[in-house]
Amino acid sequence: MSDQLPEPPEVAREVFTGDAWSRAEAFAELLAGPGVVRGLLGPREVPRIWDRHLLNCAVVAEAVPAEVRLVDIGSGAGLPGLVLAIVRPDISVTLLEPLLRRTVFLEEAVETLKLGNVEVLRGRAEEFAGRREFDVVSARAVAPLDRLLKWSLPLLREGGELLAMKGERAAEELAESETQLHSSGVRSAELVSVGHGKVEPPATLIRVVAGRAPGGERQASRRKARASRPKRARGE
Ligand SMILES: C[S@@+](CC[C@H](N)C(=O)[O-])C[C@H]1O[C@@H](n2cnc3c(N)ncnc32)[C@H](O)[C@@H]1O
Repeated sequence: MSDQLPEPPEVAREVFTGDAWSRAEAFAELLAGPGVVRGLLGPREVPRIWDRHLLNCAVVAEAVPAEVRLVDIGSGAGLPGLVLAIVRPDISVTLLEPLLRRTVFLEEAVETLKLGNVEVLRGRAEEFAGRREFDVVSARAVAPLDRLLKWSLPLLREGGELLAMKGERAAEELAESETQLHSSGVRSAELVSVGHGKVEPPATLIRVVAGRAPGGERQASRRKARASRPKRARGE
């Protein structure tokens, strides 16, 4: 165990309850140990693992509806997706990450923490457009909102939600993407603040609710994905 890993703050006991507590402790140790050795987390982050990483990600659960299929785009070391799977056993979580060394770490973490509600998927978000469908997309520190929208909307069912963890520039990013939001036919886009009394400052999310894709783009990309599969796989 890393000697730099601090004791969890009191509030962590309120956030990680029941089975989630031992899993959160085990994940903190994985991040501070193999996570740092394998370059998934900078060594200077170790003293901040509880507040900046585990707690900040766990409070996103406040905005996640019950029993959804969630995909965490660019999960890296499992942030926020793996933490959400720990605090919300009712949801099914897909950790989507293109880099092999990161997916290997994620698979090992899922096994060590005995998480039955997590799938690790290797690839880039844009590769799964029209091939997989989810209720919620989460993302932290992956891309600006305009790119996240391009990647997320084709993965979401109509009425599904993108929850993008953003910092101080959240309001500006939202304003800058106004035209794109309008043209992609989303139902709504707003700032949501979560974690009051648990993290300081509270975490800011941009929540975008997907509408029907204009011109049936989502259905078209599904047709394209189907057409590109070999005939035998399509049962023809
Ligand atoms: C800065 S890291 C953030 C990791 C993690 N979300 C966090 O907050 O610690 C960005 C991650 O996005 C992944 N990524 C980059 N482009 C991507 C894409 N097109 N689709 C999915 N993931 C991508 C990278 O491999 C990397 O793991």
